[in-house]
Amino acid sequence: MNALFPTTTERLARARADLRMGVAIVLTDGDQSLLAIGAENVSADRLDEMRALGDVSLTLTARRAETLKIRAYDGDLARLRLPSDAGVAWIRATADPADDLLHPMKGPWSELRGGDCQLARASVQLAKSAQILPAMLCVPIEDGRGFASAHDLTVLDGAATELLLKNGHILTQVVHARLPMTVSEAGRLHIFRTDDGSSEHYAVEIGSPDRDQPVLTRLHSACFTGDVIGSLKCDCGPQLNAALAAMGKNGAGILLYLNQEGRGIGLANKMRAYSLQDQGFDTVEANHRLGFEDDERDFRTGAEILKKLGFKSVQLMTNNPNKVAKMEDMGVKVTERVPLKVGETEQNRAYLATKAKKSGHLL
Ligand SMILES: Nc1nc2c(ncn2[C@@H]2O[C@H](COP(=O)(O)OP(=O)(O)OP(=O)(O)O)[C@@H](O)[C@H]2O)c(=O)[nH]1
Ligand SMILES: [Zn+2]
Repeated sequence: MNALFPTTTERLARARADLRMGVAIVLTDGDQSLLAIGAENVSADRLDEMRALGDVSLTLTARRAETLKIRAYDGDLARLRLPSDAGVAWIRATADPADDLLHPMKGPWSELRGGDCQLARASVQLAKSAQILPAMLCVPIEDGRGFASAHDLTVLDGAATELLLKNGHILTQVVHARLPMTVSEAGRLHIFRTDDGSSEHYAVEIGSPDRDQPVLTRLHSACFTGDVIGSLKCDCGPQLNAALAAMGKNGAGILLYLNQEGRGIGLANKMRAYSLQDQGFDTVEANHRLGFEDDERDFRTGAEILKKLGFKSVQLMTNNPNKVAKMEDMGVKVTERVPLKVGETEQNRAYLATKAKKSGHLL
């Protein structure tokens, strides 16, 4: 009967959904356990219940801590004691930089240091994977598994969760079907699903590329604003269309549409970043102020899909040397980098210049 119990990987999917809804989860390593909930969506009632359980702390990334001048004693993390009068508005303002300039948060901060912070770290990694702000309210609890079962909460082993998030997911091809397209009537769409309930990814195959030859390839990260509604803030839409057109003209190619919106932070956080950009921060600074790294994407997914489709080498359409390096690391040979420079506008010139200056994009 044990086979019916969900695995840690499967429970990861539940934990993600819980966190997105503002439901707490339990992380445990056997000896210690933590009840954790997202700072951006904790309700006043749930905050009160957490306070009744013990000393509540707020875990932030070192990136967010830097903006707030909070000392990050745990390397990539900072942990704050929650002041006794702090309510949900204070917690949100600490996690979310939206009003940093309007109402600067100055402390005084009471940083936690020492002790084991592995479970707090796993909670923040889960927040990132749920695409909520990477800021988690945590309170230590006794007997995590018993507590989770009594309160009908999702429980995860801390170390196993970290390992799963680090190793990435396993992809399975679900289906593929013929799809005549404007650029080529010989189109085919392949759908890939992950074992941990994270986003599905797509591969658009044009023609019948020879699996033994380098294939014209584009690794495209989802950009709802640029790909679908014609945003002028980035070059994604024109890049998508130009890549497909080139493949149509060439008679063969593969476009991987990876659902890693906003360089992996999700559309809601990308819009938070856009608000910060309107306050004068560039695309990299905005990510940092939100608590994220510049680029939270996992390019292993792209290489895995190419291998599953039988490709060993690619002519990669990109201006991002990091994508080339990641393909090579994953054993997909890049025989040529094909520049993809289209769609520069008045509104995205500064964005493209920042990517060149800070993220190593080739002009
Ligand atoms: N966080 C964040 N993401 C952004 C911003 N502007 C665009 N994006 C996202 O950036 C990603 C761009 O993807 P790509 O065009 O595949 O990647 P790239 O690194 O620019 O590399 P190439 O286009 O291949 O040269 C998409 O996921 C967009 O949603 C921004 O200001 N902030
Ligand atoms: Zn875009």
